[in-house]
Amino acid sequence: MSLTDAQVQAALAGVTDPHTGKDYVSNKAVKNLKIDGANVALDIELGYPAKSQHAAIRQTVTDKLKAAGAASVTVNVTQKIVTHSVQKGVKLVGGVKNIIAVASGKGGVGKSTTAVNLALALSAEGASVGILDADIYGPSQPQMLGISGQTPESEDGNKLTPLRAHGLQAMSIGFLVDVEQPMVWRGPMVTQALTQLLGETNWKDLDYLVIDMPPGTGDIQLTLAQQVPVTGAVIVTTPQDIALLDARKGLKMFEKVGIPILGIVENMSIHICSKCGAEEHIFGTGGAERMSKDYNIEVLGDLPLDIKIREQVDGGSPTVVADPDGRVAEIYKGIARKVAAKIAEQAKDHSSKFPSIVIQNT
Ligand SMILES: Nc1ncnc2c1ncn2[C@@H]1O[C@H](COP(=O)(O)OP(=O)(O)OP(=O)(O)O)[C@@H](O)[C@H]1O
Repeated sequence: MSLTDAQVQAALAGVTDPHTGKDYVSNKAVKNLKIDGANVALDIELGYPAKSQHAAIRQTVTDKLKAAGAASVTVNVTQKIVTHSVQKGVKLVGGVKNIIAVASGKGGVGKSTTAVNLALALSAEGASVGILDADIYGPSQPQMLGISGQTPESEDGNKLTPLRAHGLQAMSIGFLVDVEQPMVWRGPMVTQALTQLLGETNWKDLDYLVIDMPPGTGDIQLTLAQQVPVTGAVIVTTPQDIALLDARKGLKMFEKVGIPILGIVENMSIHICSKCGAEEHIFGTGGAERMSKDYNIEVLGDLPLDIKIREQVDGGSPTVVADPDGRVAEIYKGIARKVAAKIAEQAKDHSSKFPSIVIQNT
């Protein structure tokens, strides 16, 4: 039996992408389709990294086409990550396609831990990723990446070369200042130093740059949110934080400057007993869920309060690299795929394609 193009398209229109919720035909993910009698070959091109899911996607598409009558099916899963639009009037950063801001309403909720594991999870899923530690009050990325004490250098005498750690390009305000010295910086100095650090780092071909933002929702955070070209923001909360409404202030801040919120990560939501493995919701349940309903924002994932997360990240080897096949790494990778797929669904950036207008005096 031979298959027609219409039969193949109809079968593929019946396969829903688990991360975008759209089918592969309307998503324009089907590329290089070749039908030879009952033999079908095609590429599924994803707009986000999902290496861990490629085998499952190949299987689902193969099963669907075989059910439609294909004798043999060859599916190749590829990815194409492009630049998406940012707030109006803000210039993009060279070498960086998309910026993800990781923020929190207050300090100590696990924002930096989430930022570094999210960056590593995006990288594990096949993206080229960088991390910028903008947490001026407590730059913790050098320690979390196991590269504290190193100093970035400049190869071209102009821009700084980011340091490398676990496959990430990394830059931190902590590489440039003594973290032991208390920094009493005024707001404008902080934002100027950070925007400079962002623009004067030689980022190389990054699909995503994750920014670990300073905690809170004050003037510094607001100015940063206005000046940095952010594709989308992730808000980290704990169940107590939700009760204190700090996280809601974080949501409002990004809304105000027109940055899309990709979702909420609820950290330390369940306590897992290190002796017996029992799970307990010590701070209650459903807070993030309630907030997501009130604001129509997705809960991207819940991380347990787990001593291993703390030991691994504080020891310079965050969970996604220390225990890449474990349950917690799985949760971070799921969050990373959701974040990237949400970005892929946003409007693409066309600014570089606009012709420049030259006004000539005659
Ligand atoms: N899910 C978790 N389970 C156990 N410990 C955690 C978890 N998440 C973070 N921690 C630990 O909590 C401490 C604070 O985390 P982190 O530095 O990421 O928070 P933060 O919100 O970035 O804080 P700050 O605002 O001070 O920068 C760290 O020691 C970290 O290892």
